[in-house]
Amino acid sequence: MTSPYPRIRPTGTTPRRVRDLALTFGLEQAPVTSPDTPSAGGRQAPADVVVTSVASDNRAAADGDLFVALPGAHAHGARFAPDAVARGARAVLTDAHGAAALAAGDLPPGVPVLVAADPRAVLGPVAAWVYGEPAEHLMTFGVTGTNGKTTTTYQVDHLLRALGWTGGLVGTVETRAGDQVLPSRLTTPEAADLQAVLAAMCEAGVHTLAMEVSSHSLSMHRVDGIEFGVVGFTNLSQDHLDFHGDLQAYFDAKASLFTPARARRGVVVVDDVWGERMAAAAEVPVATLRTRPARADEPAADWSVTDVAPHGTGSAFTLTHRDGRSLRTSTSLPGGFNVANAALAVAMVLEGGAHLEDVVEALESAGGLSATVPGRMEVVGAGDDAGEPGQPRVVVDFAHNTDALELALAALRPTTTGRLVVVFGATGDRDPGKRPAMGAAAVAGADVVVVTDDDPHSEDAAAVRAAVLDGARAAQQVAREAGRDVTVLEVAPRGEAIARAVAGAGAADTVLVAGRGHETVQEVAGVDLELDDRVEARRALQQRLAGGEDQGREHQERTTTA
Ligand SMILES: CC(=O)N[C@H]1[C@@H](OP(=O)(O)OP(=O)(O)OC[C@H]2O[C@@H](n3ccc(=O)[nH]c3=O)[C@H](O)[C@@H]2O)O[C@H](CO)[C@@H](O)[C@@H]1O[C@H](C)C(=O)N[C@@H](C)C(=O)N[C@H](CCC(=O)O)C(=O)O
Ligand SMILES: Nc1ncnc2c1ncn2[C@@H]1O[C@H](COP(=O)(O)OP(=O)(O)OP(=O)(O)O)[C@@H](O)[C@H]1O
Repeated sequence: MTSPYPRIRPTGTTPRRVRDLALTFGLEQAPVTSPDTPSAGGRQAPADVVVTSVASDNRAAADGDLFVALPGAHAHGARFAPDAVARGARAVLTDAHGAAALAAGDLPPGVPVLVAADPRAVLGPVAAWVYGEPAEHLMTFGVTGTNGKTTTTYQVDHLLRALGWTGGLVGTVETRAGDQVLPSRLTTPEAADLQAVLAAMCEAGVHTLAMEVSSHSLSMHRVDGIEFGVVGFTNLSQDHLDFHGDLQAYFDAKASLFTPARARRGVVVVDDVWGERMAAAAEVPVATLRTRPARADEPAADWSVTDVAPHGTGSAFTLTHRDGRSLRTSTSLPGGFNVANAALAVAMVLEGGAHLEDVVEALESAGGLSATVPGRMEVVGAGDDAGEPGQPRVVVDFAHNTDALELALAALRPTTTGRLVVVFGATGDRDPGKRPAMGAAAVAGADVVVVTDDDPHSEDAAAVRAAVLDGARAAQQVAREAGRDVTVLEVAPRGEAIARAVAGAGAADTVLVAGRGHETVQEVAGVDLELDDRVEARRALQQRLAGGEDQGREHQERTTTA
């Protein structure tokens, strides 16, 4: 990867006339008011200009682009238009402010500037048009919800591949388009990048798309221009309120995925009240899915999960439709929530039109839903194999909100014969309300709580830890009164916290390193530091092995009584 702003793009595209673009989307051409070119005649008529691709960030601009200059919270993209043009952009689309800024003659006269009232709102459809509506050539599956998007998306992709399709994937961890694989910057890319990825998928012979759709992306029009074949909703809990304001607005953003402009049909997990509301609010046909026993006052769901039983590292379960279709399969990932993710994935593929017999056969040959999801309940070993004798089980998970932390701990408790240790922190510059709640959740679910740093971003890391510790210490007191002794430690930096927790754990213990999952960069005071929890955990396990098996337990006992 050489570019600082790498993108997946198609290699061959059809030139589109800017004039046709303007006509199709009803866009005006900005008058030219540069002192050197006082009349519109100074700028080339759009009829002569063609574009083959779209960019909304100058750092990603390339020859033949339409550069879409968006107003943002930090800058107006118009500021970067001259650089985008220097990199090969042939035309600019922006709003009236952007056009006014560019009227000063910053662009060569041959570059047409088109104006839209809200360029973000047209970017998706415009990019889809330029790239030849690639989503229409793919079977598209979109997953939204607070937790479980990445995991469910991987399971959908896994099942589609087991069915013989060539799968493409877009999400928090990575983007996969044929042989091209790129780590992700955003969960759901900006529309210009997304449409380019879809076009590259079509070019690479990809048949299916499994994709995460974040609430930010829905509010910011990133998936406009895509009508998903099937969309899925996992769950909703407090998160991202710094962006959405309140839970209702957060819910409304997610609900907009279940409308005819964005999807043809959906599957909604109705385990919680938000799922029921989503099913009621949906403006497209949805099938409901319940993954826990129904209460007496609840109507039967379309799809139900029953007979959940331990199976290897995960669970086996039966998925049944009210019409009688039924299958039994398994997920290798631990925890009840992973049964929900797996069942949602299977139901989405079935609602997409796959035949039950084919799905049963595919799941049997694939050994169930056994996709490994990077940094999601990922068991890390000192070597290639996880779970060496004499070593604690170390699990790296992306749980970074209260609900996810509670569930991750609950998922690991039944298979932990010793103590459950958790290492985690809260993110700086994000929803401060969840910090004490996460501290309390950790104490409620674990025996040893090691509070450390997540991504402090621009905040004082010690102050973020202090807010988490407030919640943890209050809960510790409550636990003590109830006769449960929980150890609470503060250890920073994060690498040291992981090392201490692993060194201090006994062979029967589980150490959950929560919050950062697959991430490899930690932002501290505006500086990006390399940090991969899986690498730190592996190193700590190797050090334990080198230092002898009993060293950990002794160390933990010393720490615990300190
Ligand atoms: C709130 C939010 O999502 N903001 C995104 C938005 O920022 P913005 O509108 O304020 O844009 P800006 O930074 O002012 O820049 C304005 C325009 O100038 C362009 N620009 C800017 C700088 C430059 O050097 N060159 C350039 O061309 C930008 O690409 C943009 O088009 O557009 C930017 C350009 O794409 C994004 O980087 C930025 O993501 C921010 C940094 C971000 O972190 N977003 C997160 C919260 C997000 O979207 N997360 C969700 C997942 C959440 C979850 O479920 O966990 C996601 O889908 O990733
Ligand atoms: N269905 C679920 N319900 C609750 N928690 C879940 C569920 N699935 C996963 N989790 C927990 O949430 C964490 C994040 O999971 P995952 O990455 O699949 O979700 P996500 O929605 O993609 O998250 P994000 O939007 O933050 O990237 C996991 O590490 C796990 O602890």
